Amino acid sequence: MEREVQRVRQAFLSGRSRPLRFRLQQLEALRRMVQEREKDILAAIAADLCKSELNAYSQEVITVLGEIDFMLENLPEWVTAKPVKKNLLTMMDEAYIQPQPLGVVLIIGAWNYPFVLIIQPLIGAIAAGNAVIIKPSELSENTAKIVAKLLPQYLDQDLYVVINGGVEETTELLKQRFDHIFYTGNTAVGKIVMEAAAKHLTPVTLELGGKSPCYIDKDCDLDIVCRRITWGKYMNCGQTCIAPDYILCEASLQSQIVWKIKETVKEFYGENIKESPDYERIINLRHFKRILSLLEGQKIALGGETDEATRYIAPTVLTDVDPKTKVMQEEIFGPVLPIVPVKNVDEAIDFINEREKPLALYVFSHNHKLIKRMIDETSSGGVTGNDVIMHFTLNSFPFGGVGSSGMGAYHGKHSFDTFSHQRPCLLKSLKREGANKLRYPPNSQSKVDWGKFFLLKRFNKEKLGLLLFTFLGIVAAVLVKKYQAVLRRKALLIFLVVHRLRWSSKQR
Ligand SMILES: NC(=O)c1ccc[n+]([C@@H]2O[C@H](COP(=O)([O-])OP(=O)(O)OC[C@H]3O[C@@H](n4cnc5c(N)ncnc54)[C@H](O)[C@@H]3O)[C@@H](O)[C@H]2O)c1
Ligand SMILES: CC(C)=CCC/C(C)=C/CC/C(C)=C/C=O
Repeated sequence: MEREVQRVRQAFLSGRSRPLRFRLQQLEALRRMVQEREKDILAAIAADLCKSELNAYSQEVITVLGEIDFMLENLPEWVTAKPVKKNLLTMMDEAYIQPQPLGVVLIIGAWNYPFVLIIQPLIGAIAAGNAVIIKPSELSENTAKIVAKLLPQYLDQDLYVVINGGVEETTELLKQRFDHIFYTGNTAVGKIVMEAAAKHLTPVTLELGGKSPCYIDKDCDLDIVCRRITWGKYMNCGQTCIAPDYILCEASLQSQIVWKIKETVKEFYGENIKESPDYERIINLRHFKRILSLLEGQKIALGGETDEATRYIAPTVLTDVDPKTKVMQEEIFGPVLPIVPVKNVDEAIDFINEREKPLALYVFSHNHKLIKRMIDETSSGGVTGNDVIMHFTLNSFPFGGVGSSGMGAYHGKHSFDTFSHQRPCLLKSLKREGANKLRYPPNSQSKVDWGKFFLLKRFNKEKLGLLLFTFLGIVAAVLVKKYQAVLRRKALLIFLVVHRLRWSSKQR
């Protein structure tokens, strides 16, 4: 492992990952890989998650292709050094911020969207000029294998390396020194990753999970609300980090919500859900049993049917859920949707604030002010009002958690920034030593006063304009005084010429 990381570091130190042209070439090669080997990639995802190829394409491949195109379009501007505002002391110098790669980045992926969760951060890391080691989740082994096979066929083999393995390999990998670790997965392992990173003072991005609440106000269109929630909750069989985890609403809304979700489930997946190509399965038996244990003692208002042999759990809704029960103590990460009755929006806000900060928050209402209030008075990684999941699709948004749902963010420019060091560069001249003498010892009151003037004096635009105007006025006055005699002679000459011309035209 150590040798492998060393090999990648040597490749980074060669400097070839840095030029813009190289980064663009690698991103184009990655796009070619996705396009040319689409069938293999979709087949692997399908095998891992019992997912239709159409769903795998729309949930994972589209996101990846969109992200690559966005990077290719914007990277030339992002890599360019940006000049910054200067103070009076640095007025004559060159001051700019130069984004630079961090070095060797480790990307650890999760199994639930096994392709996009490693390739999207990889795109950001390449764009920023880094070398990368990718550790896909061992639970989605088909995708892990295909990525390990394809990447070396398209990308620089020494700079971008896939290492497959389970907990043992990841533990070994985490002992090595990296310049950034980007981890996606559960919060408990997130802590292990952060602890390992701390040994080398390595910065981390942690894309974790949590219980994302969904508040439904009584002033809303329940048909549409339930259709959107059904889509976001049961997509990928509930195994989505930003799926609505539970619903908060007034008790009287529960029966209508259950009825409407039931109707939508029928519309989406048909009478026989098991036969639907759009309904996935639970990743493994451990998670299947974990989710079943969450149903114990609950009022099942919809679904509840299970099949251990195929790890099938029907779209399920629980009503009148007691917040103290197990289903409300951990992230569900399965197709089970508890409804917890609350009296009103105040109680919903308190409920959310009494718990860990979630990765996403959803609020449905016709009342825009209520939505704004919910946003202002709570905290979460991201928010979508009157829909679910959709904030994930906007790559102008930073995607990430807050508090126990994670730290740092990515997507689009945010990925580029995550994998870059924003290096401040100040280039001075070895001349103009006079002004610099102010800061050299021995110190004096007058030097301090000058220092205060240079560093603390704030000039707004009007003041600067006035100053410039006064300065130009003084220069003009000095020039007039100096060239007074010449100017007087020139004026007399002009006067005579003009008069002469007017006189001769009158004569004619
Ligand atoms: N924020 C996001 O973008 C996002 C995306 C997907 C999943 N998630 C969260 O991830 C969780 C589900 O993923 P998961 O954790 O089950 O995925 P997982 O089991 O695939 O684990 C994630 C990664 O951690 C590694 N790992 C596991 N145990 C380890 C250990 N002891 N030491 C070192 N590495 C270890 C695995 O090899 C894997 O690569 C959910 O909580 C979900 O909300 C978050
Ligand atoms: C809008 C469409 C069709 C797809 C969104 C895909 C999606 C939900 C991806 C989730 C990726 C992610 C961060 C998963 C976390 O578990």
